[in-house]
Amino acid sequence: MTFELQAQDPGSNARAGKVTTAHGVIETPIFMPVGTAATVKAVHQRELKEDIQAQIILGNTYHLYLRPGLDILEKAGGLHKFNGWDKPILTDSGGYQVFSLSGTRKIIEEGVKFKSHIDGSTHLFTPENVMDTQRTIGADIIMAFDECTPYPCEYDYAKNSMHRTHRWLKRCCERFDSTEGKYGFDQTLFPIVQGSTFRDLRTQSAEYIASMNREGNAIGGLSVGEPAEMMYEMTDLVCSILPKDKPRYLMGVGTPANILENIALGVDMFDCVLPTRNARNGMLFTTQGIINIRNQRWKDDFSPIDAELGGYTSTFYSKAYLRHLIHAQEYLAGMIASVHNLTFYLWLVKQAREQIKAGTFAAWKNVMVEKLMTRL
Ligand SMILES: CNc1nc2cc(C(N)=O)ccc2[nH]1
Repeated sequence: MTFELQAQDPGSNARAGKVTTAHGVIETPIFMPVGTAATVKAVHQRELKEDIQAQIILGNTYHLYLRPGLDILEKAGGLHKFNGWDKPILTDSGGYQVFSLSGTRKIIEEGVKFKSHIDGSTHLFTPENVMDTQRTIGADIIMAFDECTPYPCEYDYAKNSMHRTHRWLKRCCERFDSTEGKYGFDQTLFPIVQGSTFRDLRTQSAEYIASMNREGNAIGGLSVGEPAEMMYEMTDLVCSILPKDKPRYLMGVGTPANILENIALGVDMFDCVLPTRNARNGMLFTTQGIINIRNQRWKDDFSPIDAELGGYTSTFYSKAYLRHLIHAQEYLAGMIASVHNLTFYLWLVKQAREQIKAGTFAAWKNVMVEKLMTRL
């Protein structure tokens, strides 16, 4: 995997770049739709590629390991073959899901013991076996095994957890660097900066992660309930330490405003379930602001969902029709709203990239953030 820095905004730390992987090129800043269990929920691969113009999607190691399981994924020739997505894929390591999904879990030096949220069976994730698992899934970019500390978090817990995450990272690198991809293409491992909301720990973690000299770096432990200002302060600090010539991935972020603010701080890659999860309950992000389509006011508004955004789904269907589908709990509701929201997210980061290349991002961002927060 390579990263080419293509432009830097004169009025901020925003940059435009190009990540090249075995399954194709990613133009940054980029938003990565979350494809949890081998699918971006309710969205066809064709829609992802042609309508949404997604360039890379996520898979979750925790979910894929439990279902369909590694034997099926290996027999299929990896996740790309299994779900038919032939562009880049990034998988997280499962650490976050174990903490957020599994009822019971126990952290030990070896790794994390947990019970499946599906059938209650007991499992142990270790740095070594999640590397092997991600080798089998076959994602182009795989994430180190880490602990995403909760918010708020005691200083001593955050410190001890960070040091354990650093020890786990060393084990991930040793395992990853001594194994090969299973399907004939290269994969790359990103380490993850932790340290919760403590400046000294974040500095220590960013310096350690940078010293590993991997092909890209991730910022974890944020978007876990901390105030946005705290997220921005930690991201700003970490981006000032991580090398400029490597892509920076801020995990689990975020709202459109969060994304633009973090692009200004120097982040290149984002993922979040917000566009698809909120779509299913009728919250639409549009070029004019935020719409809760369930609201009475859209009952007889036959204008397109978002005429400015373009694309089949956002212009062919009306607000009134989508409101009806949502209230009727029709499958098509989630499908239309998900494609629309993802089209908006990819449109937004593409606009940001163009503004950065034109050198006008900083001023544009401030206007856009205001507009995006408007509730219609
Ligand atoms: C939705 N927020 C979020 N924060 C995250 C942090 C991590 C992490 N590994 O620290 C992973 C996924 C995350 N998702």
